Amino acid sequence: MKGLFPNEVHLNLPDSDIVYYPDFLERSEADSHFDLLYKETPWQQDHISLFGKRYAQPRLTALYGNNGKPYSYSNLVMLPHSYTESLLKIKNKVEAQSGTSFTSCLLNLYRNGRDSNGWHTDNEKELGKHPIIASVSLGQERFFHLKHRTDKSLKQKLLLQHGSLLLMKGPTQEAWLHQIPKTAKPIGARINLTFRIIA
Ligand SMILES: O=C(O)CCC(=O)C(=O)O
Ligand SMILES: [Fe+2]
Repeated sequence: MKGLFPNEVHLNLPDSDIVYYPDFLERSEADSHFDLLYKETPWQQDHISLFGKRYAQPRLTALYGNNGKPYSYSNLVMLPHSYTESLLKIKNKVEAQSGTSFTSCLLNLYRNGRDSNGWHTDNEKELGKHPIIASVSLGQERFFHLKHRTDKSLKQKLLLQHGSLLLMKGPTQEAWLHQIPKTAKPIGARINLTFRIIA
């Protein structure tokens, strides 16, 4: 299907289906969503356990959903809040663009360059095989890194801009890892929303 938005970039990496829409949201719309979500979201600090040690996650999170289903990853179980007006507006737009209905949305707040999201893949059981993940970025632009799991020569860097949408589907989560690396630069806050189908 041809997108509704003229500017769409197909990454064309092997074993993946990744499309980037740099100007998915208008500037003013993206600005107001950022301000509202920053203020109204009940941001939580979670901890993950690695080899028996407890670490604060290097970012704040919140889960929203329309089916009450929890989301579990890294020994952590998140329970969903009910969608707010502003999240539903974004959700409707993402669904129109992707032709997909999502149940859940995981929000990440990267407060500054020390906040990050380490190498991982979104392959949790409750997402099913070949999950579609729609990722909206607001605020400070940050680099998104991709690396192939088996062919070490395959990597990609992408700057995720304010108001952009990144769609990952097909075998992407099976074959690729992704991360948001830390940066030493003094930078502002970024909010990321990943819409998912949690069965
Ligand atoms: O912040 C991002 O762009 C990526 C977030 C992510 O990979 C995740 O929450 O699984
Ligand atoms: Fe992810």
